[in-house]
Amino acid sequence: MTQLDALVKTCHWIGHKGWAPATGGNMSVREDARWCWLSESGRDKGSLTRDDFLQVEIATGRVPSGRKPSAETGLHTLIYRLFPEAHAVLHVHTVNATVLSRLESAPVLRLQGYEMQKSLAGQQTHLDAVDIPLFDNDQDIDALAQRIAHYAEAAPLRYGFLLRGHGLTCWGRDVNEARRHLEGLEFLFECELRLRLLERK
Ligand SMILES: CSCCC(=O)C(=O)COP(=O)(O)O
Ligand SMILES: [Zn+2]
Repeated sequence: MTQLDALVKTCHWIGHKGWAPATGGNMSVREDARWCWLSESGRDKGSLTRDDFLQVEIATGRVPSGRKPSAETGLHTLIYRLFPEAHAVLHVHTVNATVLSRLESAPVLRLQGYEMQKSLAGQQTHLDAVDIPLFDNDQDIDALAQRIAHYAEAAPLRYGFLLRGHGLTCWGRDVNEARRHLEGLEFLFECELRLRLLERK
């Protein structure tokens, strides 16, 4: 199965989970150092086919087909530029990511004490802390991408980031790893959210 076929399957799975409601979310795979394939803007991401992915130049955002790729193209291409090892990017609008990102006012969401942290590449123990950066949402994607790039110059950016009141963007070395990171992070967000609600006085 090609990476694009694996991505299409993953999009259907995301749709089934209810993680891309009402055309929310966008997904991509890297083709090579120069190109990636990105979901077309405004589509129902749970029922995408191969034809709904547009070739986009990573350095420039140029789209040879002339069709309109995701409104968040600039975030996907930023990830491919920052991380040459990243080969798949998944952006979802889950309820847990949306609510938790509004509850947490700190610049990072710290995950610690969960066995499921080991779903994230390289994590060996629940004792370590995994920091997922949080960025304020912005309709200006170029400005948002600049803020994320600036953050990444000074602090580690691994697995993914949250956009406040918006959702999660995560990636991996291939579609399978990006999907595992998505499922793992989403599980961890739900645990964290439930814990915070239970601990509220
Ligand atoms: C109702 S979805 C709002 C836009 C968004 O955040 C998103 O993820 C989908 O945008 P796209 O252009 O990729 O369809
Ligand atoms: Zn979005």
